[in-house]
Amino acid sequence: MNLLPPFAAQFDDVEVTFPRSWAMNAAGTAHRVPGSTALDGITCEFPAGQITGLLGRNGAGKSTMLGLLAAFRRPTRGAVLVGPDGELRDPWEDSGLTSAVLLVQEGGDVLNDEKVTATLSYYADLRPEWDADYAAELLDLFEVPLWRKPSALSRGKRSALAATIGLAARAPLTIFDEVYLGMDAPTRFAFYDALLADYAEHPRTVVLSSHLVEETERLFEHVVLVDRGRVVLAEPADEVRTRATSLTGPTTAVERLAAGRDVLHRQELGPTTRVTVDGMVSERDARAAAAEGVTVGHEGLESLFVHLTRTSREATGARRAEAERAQPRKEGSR
Ligand SMILES: Nc1ncnc2c1ncn2[C@@H]1O[C@H](COP(=O)(O)OP(=O)(O)OP(=O)(O)O)[C@@H](O)[C@H]1O
Repeated sequence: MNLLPPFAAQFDDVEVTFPRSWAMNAAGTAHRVPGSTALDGITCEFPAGQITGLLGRNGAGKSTMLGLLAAFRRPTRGAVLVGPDGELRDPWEDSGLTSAVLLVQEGGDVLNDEKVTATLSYYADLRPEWDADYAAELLDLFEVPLWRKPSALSRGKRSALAATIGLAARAPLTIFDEVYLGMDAPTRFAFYDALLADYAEHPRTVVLSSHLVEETERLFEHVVLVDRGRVVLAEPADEVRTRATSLTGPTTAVERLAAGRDVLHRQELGPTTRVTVDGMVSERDARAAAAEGVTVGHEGLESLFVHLTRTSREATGARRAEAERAQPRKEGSR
């Protein structure tokens, strides 16, 4: 039984800029580091009692957003609000709120030079909803030796320890910032399964940042996609999942159906073509497609993620490749 209800969180036109600063290069000479804008007017919500996937490419602004949720930093402009539904407030220097928020990063916040058991005791004292038996069960599952110091664990085992802390603390707002880094595939999937099972038993709000979209998408009920400091998409996951549609079948029929739509991806296998388009296909079009031997399906989040976050240079490259693919067909059809 959780002591506090799941928290919600909200960003309202949030900007985070980093001022110009000085840094030393390898030769020991000071040089000026230009300022940058990490978040450029972010407005979105993290619904209470749901698992939200915070997706974005490297440098998109995910960690900066998560640092704001945990009150590790303040926005340069705008408002960040956290708390139970209907009672959202600024978490900055509000220990009543921040003690109910847990941000877990790769490697975790651990006592590096004492045995793992010391870190477990630390969290047992700090976190009112800590489940010691569950923590022990998870560490056994992930084969993390309790008598080792975290500093002597492999990268993947350190991540497994961090994931264990995040799960066993059962914080009303639990944030995983790419905590799976370094874990091998079986450990990552064991973590995802444990997260889903424990979340079902102990409802809370979870935000999980990731760029491993394909393998994490099944976890999400809500998705926030950020790109270069801006929100590209913030929607219930079910709606996002049905946005990218695949059309597979005879090339001419597929091309006719895809005409005028935003094509995310194209693959040709002899006389058969498969294209992925952004958007749904109406029932009427799907029936017409079926009559021409075209199968209509839904793509996962990954296609949408790749398409919506592609840089203009990458998009130009993709268009050029597509044009080159189309060229021999045109010549051959003359
Ligand atoms: N302390 C800082 N000083 C200056 N710029 C920073 C600082 N922290 C982050 N940034 C910049 O802010 C932007 C967003 O960084 P952030 O770490 O939030 O991205 P991210 O989406 O978490 O990336 P990744 O997936 O690579 O971890 C990047 O351009 C980064 O260089």
